[in-house]
Amino acid sequence: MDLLARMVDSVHVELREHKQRVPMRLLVQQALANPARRDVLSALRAPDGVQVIAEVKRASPSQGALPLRTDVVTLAVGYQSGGAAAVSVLTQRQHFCGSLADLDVVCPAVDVPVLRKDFIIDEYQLWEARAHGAVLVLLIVAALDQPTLSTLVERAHAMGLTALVETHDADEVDRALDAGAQVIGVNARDLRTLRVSPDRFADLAPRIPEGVVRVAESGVRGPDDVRALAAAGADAVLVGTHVATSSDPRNAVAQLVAAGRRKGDAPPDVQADPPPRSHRSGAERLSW
Ligand SMILES: O=C(O)c1ccccc1NCC(=O)[C@H](O)[C@H](O)COP(=O)(O)O
Repeated sequence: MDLLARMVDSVHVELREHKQRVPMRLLVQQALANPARRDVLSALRAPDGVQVIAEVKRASPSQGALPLRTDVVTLAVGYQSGGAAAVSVLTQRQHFCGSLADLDVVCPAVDVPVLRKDFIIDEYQLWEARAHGAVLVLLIVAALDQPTLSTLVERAHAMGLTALVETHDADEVDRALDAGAQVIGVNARDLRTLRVSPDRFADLAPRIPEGVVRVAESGVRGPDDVRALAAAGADAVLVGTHVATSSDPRNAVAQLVAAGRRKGDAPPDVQADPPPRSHRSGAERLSW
């Protein structure tokens, strides 16, 4: 069994536990109490340049436990202060040491949209994402057959979530488009071998039509990588290890944002970290 199949297997186990703990009916009630955010697309395709989706990542199959220098809320707030357009939170337990508890603390602390990054194989997990405050969800083409992929894209959009549909080759890009994806990620990392191919986005981007948001995922190690991906047509980049392990995550994000800025636009305004959103008054809260 390859790594991807093993990761999906462990998700089946977690899913069974979650379904036993919180029945679907209750979960849907919790999810509907959370307003869904609908204009995520414009946040990911802003005219000022390549947008940065910065990831809260505790561990990975390729690197084991990552040496984070701070707690996940401070990390996410730092990403936002550095100019991240969205925050990604890995919630898979066995291979990434993540959890829905991370979503629970990160979502109220930031104003930008939050992505639930997991191996989503069942509509239940979409409701979970919304119930725990995420507005974006990851759907990995390689982990889903075509009818399931199409159904999950349709269900995600119907419940007010935006699906980031992840691909790694030309066939998967075509499958993502057939399934109705509005946001397509090209992951430079092969989830079966863990090999990272830096040119993967440039190779596949021409296959993704103009109206679809193009996200380059994985392997970004600094501003030069963002400049190369900008030149290849990325609307956004998803960056984990580089920012999560930085001694100054806010500045690491700010440098990536600056590298992705279109010529003629002002440099990013890097501010001091605001208090987590849950600690701010109602009037100070924005409306994600
Ligand atoms: O990160 C891994 O080793 C990994 C292995 C197998 C499946 C998924 C994996 N990571 C999930 C991600 O998609 C990345 O966390 C994300 O794209 C950021 O990647 P990076 O900037 O290279 O940390």
